[in-house]
Amino acid sequence: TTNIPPLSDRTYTEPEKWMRGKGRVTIQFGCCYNYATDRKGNPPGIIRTFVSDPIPELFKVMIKRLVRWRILPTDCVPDSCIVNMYDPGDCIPPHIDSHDFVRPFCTVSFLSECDILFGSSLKIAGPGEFTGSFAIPLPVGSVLVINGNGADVAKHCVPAVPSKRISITFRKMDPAKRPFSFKDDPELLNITPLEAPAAPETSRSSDEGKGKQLGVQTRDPGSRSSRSRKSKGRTTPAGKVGWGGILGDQPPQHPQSPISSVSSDRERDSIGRSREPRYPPSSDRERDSVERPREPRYPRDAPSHGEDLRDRLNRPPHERTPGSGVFFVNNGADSQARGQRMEHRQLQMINRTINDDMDSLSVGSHESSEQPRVSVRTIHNRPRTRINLGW
Ligand SMILES: O=C(O)CCC(=O)C(=O)O
Ligand SMILES: [Fe+2]
Repeated sequence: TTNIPPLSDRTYTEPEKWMRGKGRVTIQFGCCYNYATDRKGNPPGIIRTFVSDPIPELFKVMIKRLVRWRILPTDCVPDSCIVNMYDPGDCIPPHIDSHDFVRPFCTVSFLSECDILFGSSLKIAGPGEFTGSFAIPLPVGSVLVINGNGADVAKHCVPAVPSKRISITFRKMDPAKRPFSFKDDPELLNITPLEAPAAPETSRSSDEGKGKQLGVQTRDPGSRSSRSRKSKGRTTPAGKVGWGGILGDQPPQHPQSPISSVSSDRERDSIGRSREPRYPPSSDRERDSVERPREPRYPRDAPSHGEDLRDRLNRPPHERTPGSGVFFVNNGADSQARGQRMEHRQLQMINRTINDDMDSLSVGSHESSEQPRVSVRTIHNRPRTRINLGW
């Protein structure tokens, strides 16, 4: 019924699933990547002799949005992507993304929420199960930006997922590693970031920007806090794709995904402590520490949640109440102006976050600890959570 052409042979891979925790279906656009030397003798990395299918139109829309909204910088415009399709029980084992791809890069999550683990010494604890220093929830529709230590020092993995999940990882190839026949897509050249309006008043704390950490941000570009909608207590059905976010054109037409970070005081307290991944007990735990986050910069945006975040996060993602910690979006499809205001508001936050993060890419500390840290934030700019990686 459609005119979708078949995918070329290497673009689509479906590993043999002989046991839980083995593999996931992947579709690669822009380039194909070898995790190990293949049968034809191609070394690990981008296969330079292979012409893969081009990035589909819809994904290009997402890429443009990632750059326009300053989620990715203009020198990291993705020219490749990998779609990971996880069936229940599928996982991605601990890895550091290849340096054939430049940093930062990002992953957008769909269908169901799961956790991603970050740590310098993630260990295999069983089929599809890993222990790690820190788990970061990936709500549906969220964007996880990986950079700095989060990209190069910490490994990451997605333990066996409880329910079907799809992620799209957008990455720019190192120009020296691109396939020989690769040609830039003119549509992805010269994407102009939206101009950021002046930042609102902020309770920026004194240590802001001094700490040298970073690497990971989760954002939910589809979420807008809307008091009226929130107060109606509507919920987002679990598993609903957040089309309104990075995919949406204007304010999304339906409730959006949960935010992965903190908002209320109570929640701030709760995330200010190390959260043990729900996956098997971590031997790294004792060595981990998480700083108490700063005051939120945008207290007026702080939404209220009906559920303690600690409670929420202590449950496996599939058991988390979908209606808790959910932000609702403007439903007014009629209101173009409102849409623009929202985009501007979003942009203020994104821009702020990006700028801060650009200041703090390298290993270091602002306390006695010498451990590199990963930082986590959401679009709502609630406090960055700093996580010592624990080694
Ligand atoms: O599925 C995810 O969220 C992570 C994917 C990932 O790590 C990768 O594609 O390198
Ligand atoms: Fe990865």
